[in-house]
Order: sequence, then C-alpha cells, then structure tokens
Amino acid sequence: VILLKTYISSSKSHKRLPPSPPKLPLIGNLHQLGSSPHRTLQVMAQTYGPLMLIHLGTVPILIASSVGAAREILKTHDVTFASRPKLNIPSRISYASKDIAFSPYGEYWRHVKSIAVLHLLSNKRVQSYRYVREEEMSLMMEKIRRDGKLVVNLSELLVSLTNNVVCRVSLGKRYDGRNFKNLLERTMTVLGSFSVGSYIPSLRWVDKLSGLEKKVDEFVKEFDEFLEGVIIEHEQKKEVGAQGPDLVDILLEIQRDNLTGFSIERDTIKAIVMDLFSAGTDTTFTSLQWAICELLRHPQAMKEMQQEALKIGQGRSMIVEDDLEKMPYLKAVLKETLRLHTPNPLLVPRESTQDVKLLGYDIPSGTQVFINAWAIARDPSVWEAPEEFRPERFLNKPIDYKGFHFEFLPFGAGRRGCPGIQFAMTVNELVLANLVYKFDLSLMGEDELDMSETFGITVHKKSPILVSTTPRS
Ligand code: HEM
Repeated sequence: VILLKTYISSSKSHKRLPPSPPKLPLIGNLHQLGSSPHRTLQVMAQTYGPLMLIHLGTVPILIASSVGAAREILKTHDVTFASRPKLNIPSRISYASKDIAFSPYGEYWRHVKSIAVLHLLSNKRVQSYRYVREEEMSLMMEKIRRDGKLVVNLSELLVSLTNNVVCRVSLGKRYDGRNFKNLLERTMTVLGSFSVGSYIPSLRWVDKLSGLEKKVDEFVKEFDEFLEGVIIEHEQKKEVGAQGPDLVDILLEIQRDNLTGFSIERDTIKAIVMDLFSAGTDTTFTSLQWAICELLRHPQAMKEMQQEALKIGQGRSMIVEDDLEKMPYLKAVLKETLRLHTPNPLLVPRESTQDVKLLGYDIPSGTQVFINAWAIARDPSVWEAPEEFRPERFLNKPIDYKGFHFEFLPFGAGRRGCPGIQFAMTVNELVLANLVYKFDLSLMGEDELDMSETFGITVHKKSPILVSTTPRS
C-alpha cells in the first residue's frame, strides 16, 4: 500500500502543469486581480504565457489568453471543457443549476439547451417577435424626441428597452413597475457579488457573516414569487393572445404535451426564464451602450453610419428589420464594439470533466477555465492596431462572432456557446440604426467620454451616457 501511494503521488508530481504566478497561502492570487480581472490577467499572461494556472483562493483556475489556447479548449477538447463549475450564487439563483447557463454538462443540460435552441431562440422564433422590437424601439425614439435638447440619459433608456423586449417576449407583457425594475437590477448585483465561500470553502461562513447569503436568499424568494405569479397567470389564460405565444406559453406547452420526451418540472421553467433575464438583458444593453460611446468618440465612424442609414431609410419614418441586411457598416460597428468591449470578457467559466493534455501541459479533471476573450480580441499578433476602433477591419471579411473564429469570441464557442446571438444582435442592430438615422447626438457636460468599466461577469460603462439630441430632418 505504501509503495502504491508513493507511486501515485510521485506520478502526480510529475504532471506538467501550466506556469503559475507566485501565490499567497489561502487567498492564492485573489489579491492581484483588482477591479478589472481581464486586464490584470492579460498583463500576467505576458509573463506566464497563453495558458497559465492561477489560484483564486484555493481553487486552481486555468486562464487561456491566445487564439491557439482558446481553439484547443473550445474546439479540439470541446466535450472535455463543456461543463460549468458549481458556483455558490449562480447555483442558488438558478434553482440549483436547473437552468441552461450554469447546469453541469450532461443529459439534463442537453435537454434544456435544445429547448432553447429549437423552441425559444431559433431564428424563426426570434423573427416572430419583430413587432415587439419595432414597437419598443419606436417608443424609445419618441421619448428621445420629446426630451429633445434636454439631457437624455441614453443608458437608462437602453436598459428599459432591453428589459421591456425580454419581458414582452418571455412573459407576454411589460412589467415596468418600480418593484420589478428593482428586482432586475438586483439580479445583476447579486450575480456579480463575490462569494468568498466559492473560492475558499473553509471561509464560507464569511458569506453568512457579511450578509451575502441573506441577500441572495431574499432575492431568490422574491423572484420566485414573481415567477410563480407569472406562471399561474399563464396557466389560467383561456387562450394565447392574438400576437402568438410568449416564451412562458411555449415552455408550458412543452411541459404539458411532453414535446421533448423529457419531463419538465416547474423549477426548470422558472430557471430557464431566469436565464433569459440574467443572460439576455445585461449583455445586450451593455453592447449597445459601448457602441454608442465609440461612435461618440469617433465622429467619422458616426458620419459613415448615418450616411448608410440615410441611404437605406430613404426618408421613411424608421429603419425596419428587413433593411438591416443591407447595412454592412452598422454590422461592422457592432462587431468592432464587441471586439473592444467584449461584454463578458472572461466568457462564462467552464470546467473540465476529465484529465486532458493541452498545449503540452497536463490539466486535471475538475479544473475551472476562464477564456480571456477580451485579451485575445486585442492580441497584437492577430489584430492590426488592436487598441483602435476601426469598424472597417470587418468590412468584406468573413470574420464573424458565431464561434468559428477564435480570435473573436464575444459569444463563446462550441456546445456551450451562446444561443441568444440572433435575439441580441437583432435588437442591437435595429436600435443603433434608428438612433443614428433619427438623431444627431452630442455629449453633455463632458469633453471626453469617461470609459471606465464596472466589475462583474458583464462589464458595463461605469457612468451613464448623457447626451443632447437633435432630430435629423
Ligand atoms: C450581446 C449579447 C450577449 C452576449 C455578449 C452573450 C455572451 C454569452 C457568452 C460569452 C456565453 C458563454 C459561452 C461559452 O461558454 O462558450 C453565453 C451563454 C449563454 N447565453 Fe448569451 N450573450 C448575449 C445575449 C444573450 C441573450 C439575448 C440570451 C437569451 C435571451 C442569451 C442566453 C444565453 C444562455 C442561455 C447561455 C448559456 C449556454 C450554455 O451554457 O449552454 N445570451 N452568452
């Protein structure tokens, strides 16, 4: 037995792990991450290489910072890295990981992901909600027109617009009372909170002591009561509205008629709806917000976009979704924004489910992985003048964000890739096209736009965008 133990431990110590920065006992490298972990990790990778192993608390985390490393993880070994770590807060919010985004890889995840891909977020389904997007966009434009020369808080309007679209599409109507707005805001705050217990399990009591656990429990209870009310309302409906079913109607139909050959619990429905809000609203609004900032900072790009919009709009009252395909510059502006301001700079953490060899290193099963998509999208060996905003780089180039080009991964890639691309980008394109078509925007109170970022899974602009607007004739 002793010989066997000695053999096992010596073979373990012969494993070739990726390089690691020096760490402190207990907290590992936590103290080094700072308020912009993607930026810190980019700098660290210059010393330790494109595949490095850091320690957040006692948890080893693999950081991939090059095209090659990302391709190995998301393509060559996609199945091995297709799981998610069990993180304290996301797991509680998602009904013990019964959602799509945080459920571990396996049969259950396959079922819920296929419900999303085939029934909730397919191109056809997204198309069917065109009237919601066009109505909400027109309402926002009308609001801007009314406020006119006064200060317009574009950030606030964009948050409302994306929340309203997701609400109407998934729940069938707008919930714009203060309580609901507050609940949505708390979703992001709670999801972005740092749980000591997730990284230093022996210090889990700190989360209790700091009030974090109580805050999460209260939020979960309140959101659950809200969703329960929504589901009961849907169950009591005699028939679906004239404009067709919303996503809760569809989930209830799948449950009732057992359409997928897999029985769905009520908690699964709630967890999926929670995903639509937590994964769909914040990311969409953030990318729109950064796009507007970049256009405000680059008048030539703004002019180019306005010319394209004028040519397509031809004096009509608005640009409609059919027009968007004919607007390559608009698409290039949004791609360039997602490159420079990847909404989830480290994507969503993955976890390996078996031992694997990666770029010559041994990666043990159960290793958490962050892909630094933000750093890869600014890698000077791949991108020319990577720090500059140049939408032209995407014109007449096949490079897309659908997960086949590993230098550009705002939506991830492989089987865990984002199923909401079409949903998000149609809103983004429609709103941005109409905003520049209908208004000239100028900054209020700032000579130079403050581009500081917040901390969290999704990185926002810290301060709101305040502009004055002039309607274009
Ligand atoms: C600009 C907007 C968006 C961005 C940047 C974004 C980004 C991402 C990223 C990086 C991932 C993880 C991918 C990976 O692990 O490889 C993801 C997953 C996911 N996203 Fe999105 N997303 C956006 C919009 C949406 C929308 C609108 C929805 C739904 C309405 C959505 C639903 C999801 C879901 C359910 C997952 C989990 C997929 C899985 O684990 O299998 N996302 N998204």
